[in-house]
Amino acid sequence: MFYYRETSPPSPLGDEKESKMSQIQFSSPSDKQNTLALQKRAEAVCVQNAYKHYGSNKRPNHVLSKLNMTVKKGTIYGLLGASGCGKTTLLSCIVGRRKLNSGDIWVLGGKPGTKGSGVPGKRVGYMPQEIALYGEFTIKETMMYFGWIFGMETREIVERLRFLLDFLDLPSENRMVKNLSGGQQRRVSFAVALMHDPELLILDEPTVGVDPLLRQSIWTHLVRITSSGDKTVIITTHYIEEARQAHCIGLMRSGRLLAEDPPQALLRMYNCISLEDVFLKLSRKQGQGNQVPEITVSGGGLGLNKMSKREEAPYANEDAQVIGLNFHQSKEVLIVDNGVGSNGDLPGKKSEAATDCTDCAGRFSFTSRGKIKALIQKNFLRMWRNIGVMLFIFALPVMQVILFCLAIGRDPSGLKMAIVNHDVNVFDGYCPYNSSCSMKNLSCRYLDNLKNESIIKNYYADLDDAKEAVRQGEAWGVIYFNENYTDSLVARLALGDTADNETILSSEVEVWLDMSNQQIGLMLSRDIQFSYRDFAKGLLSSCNYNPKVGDIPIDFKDPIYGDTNPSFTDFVAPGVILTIVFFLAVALTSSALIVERTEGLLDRSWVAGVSPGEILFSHVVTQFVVMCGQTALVLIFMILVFGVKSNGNIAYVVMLTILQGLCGMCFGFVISAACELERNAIQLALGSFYPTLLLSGVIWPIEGMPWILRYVSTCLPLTLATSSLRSILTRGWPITDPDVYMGFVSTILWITLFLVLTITILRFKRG
Ligand SMILES: Nc1ncnc2c1ncn2[C@@H]1O[C@H](COP(=O)(O)OP(=O)(O)OP(=O)(O)O)[C@@H](O)[C@H]1O
Repeated sequence: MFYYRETSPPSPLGDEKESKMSQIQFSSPSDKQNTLALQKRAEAVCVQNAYKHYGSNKRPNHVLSKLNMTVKKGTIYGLLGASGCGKTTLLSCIVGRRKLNSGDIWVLGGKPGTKGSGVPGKRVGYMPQEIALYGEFTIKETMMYFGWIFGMETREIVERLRFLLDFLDLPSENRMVKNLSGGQQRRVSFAVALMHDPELLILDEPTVGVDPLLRQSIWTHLVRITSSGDKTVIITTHYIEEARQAHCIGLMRSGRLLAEDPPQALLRMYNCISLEDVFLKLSRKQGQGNQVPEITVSGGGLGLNKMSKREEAPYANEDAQVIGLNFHQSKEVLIVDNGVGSNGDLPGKKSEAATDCTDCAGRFSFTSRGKIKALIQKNFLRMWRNIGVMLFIFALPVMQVILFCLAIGRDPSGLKMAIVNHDVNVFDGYCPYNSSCSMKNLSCRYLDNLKNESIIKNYYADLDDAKEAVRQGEAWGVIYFNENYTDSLVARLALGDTADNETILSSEVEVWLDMSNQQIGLMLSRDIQFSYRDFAKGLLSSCNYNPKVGDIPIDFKDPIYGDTNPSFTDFVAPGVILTIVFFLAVALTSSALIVERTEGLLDRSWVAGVSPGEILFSHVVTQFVVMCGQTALVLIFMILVFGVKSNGNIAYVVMLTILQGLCGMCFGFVISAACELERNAIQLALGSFYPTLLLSGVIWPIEGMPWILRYVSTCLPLTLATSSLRSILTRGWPITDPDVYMGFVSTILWITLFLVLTITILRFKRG
């Protein structure tokens, strides 16, 4: 059993001696423990035995070490310390942005990050060190964005905005944040933290770059809002002396609190005239080997062991009763013993968690309309206000399609061939022949069949000169007719299988090609052979023979799918459509999130209560709209303007393209979650582009790869989708065909995998 006796009203000034909890008398040690647990929950913030390090467990960079801190409700707590001592880290743990490696934090009676605690969320107002504002927003839009996230009504936001504009001497609400001065931007940032009149205001260096008059008015405001006793402020500042106006000061060094007391008490205790001197004195003592008094947690509250207790008190040795106190356990004990509420509150007092849980709706619903509205509007507004992004989103895909269709897949033209015709002795290009059944100048008749639009015939008198021209890169090949060509060919046709070898050899057209360029080499070789076939057929039919006799005895009928003369463009186009949409989405998403993070915007939204899931959801919605626009443009240009084959159901083409865009967006999420810097994200996005392009069967069939690589290729997000789209477009296959639906299935699986990965990485990073 325990009982308490309230002998004096609680002091907002945080003086332990005046605290009502210090008046509690205990009948047993376990009662004392339970009461201390309640006491911690009653504070605005209570940090116990906190450890935090960055980096891996093997090579940790310890930032917080055995840190204890208590912030009483209704007070201003000034957290002071040298740069890099861990203030921001501590604050980010308090607001639930990061997790401790060990130790406990209670904020407004709950543990940050737990459901229903309201932290992160609207119970806290957080002003980070960075400006953390959207530069392309006006002041009013900034306030609307955060107001909606905090669940405020538009009318409320407008009213509050008027007050804040006036109070913080801000310029017109329609001014763009990026056009404000540094000091004005800081004030807008401060206004955002004050926007929803939170119970706990956490300000990380709010007075940097603010003129002395405004600085004083900020402090006056902080004193005023805390005077009612229900608002608490934690503030860090490098202007140590301004912290005299705080009710309690925590002096921090190397991840520990050296002292935690009201400013006057510190000055008195250390016999100093300025807080700076106190800090220096304490720092010196710490440097001399742990001779600084420890901040202890005891039944009477948290405080500095007075110097009179000998200054050699070792570092933070917590009261044994408090270390390792298990809140859940104490809760159960209280229920049994005292009929105290299951939340651990004292009898007769309404449950703090119940009364203060202003964010309770969040326990049951995934999100709120206000948050989603704010996030989606923010995404669109940022895109709309940024001309470069707009061009990137809509002009780039169109440009890529146009360039692809113009530059890829067409037959090369204007290819120079060196012709040496000793059969007719042509030097100036004039090569006469008779198109009737004439057996004269057959070399000229053949040459006339060579495609004039793709091949330019340059005549040479000497074979060696012609070959030298190829060696010099002046021609792609040599076509040579010997002096007996026509006669030999006629003899060969007449003699049939009795023709001698010499006749057969001299009836051949001799060709030397530059095969260094496979596409050109293959095309020339194809054209040279096809034109011979046409020449032979023409000659035979003019002499009333069956032209089929001149063809090879294989008859290629109309293809089942595709054209007799297939276009490379039709083969590559499906992969190109998907690659364009996929990688544009990667680029757009990965950089968008990283920019928000490096500018502190993501942190601010998280602390305001936006979850990673909500951020992802808002981006999915925004990207979906963008993707629909991009898909429409890409398909219109590919199919309608450039006539890429589309034999299947266009609805499936659209669906698959949009899904691939979403897949690219999710890959972008993974990159942005994994990379700290935009530079790394760009490297990763670019680095993944070529392997994906090369291995996905976009430009070359995967059947041409070694076996192992084929398996790797099949596992990539673009491979099965490309094959599926190709089957829809060129073969017109339906969704029921395995080759088609596997493209959809693999894309959906990849989207799921990327989303899970992103959320896992974000959660891990928050820790
Ligand atoms: N994300 C991070 N990853 C690794 N180390 C970090 C990270 N954030 C901070 N640190 C390191 O942790 C230490 C404490 O940083 P923190 O920002 O908390 O200090 P601070 O007291 O707020 O400094 P300042 O007053 O200059 O803002 C520094 O050494 C810093 O380099």
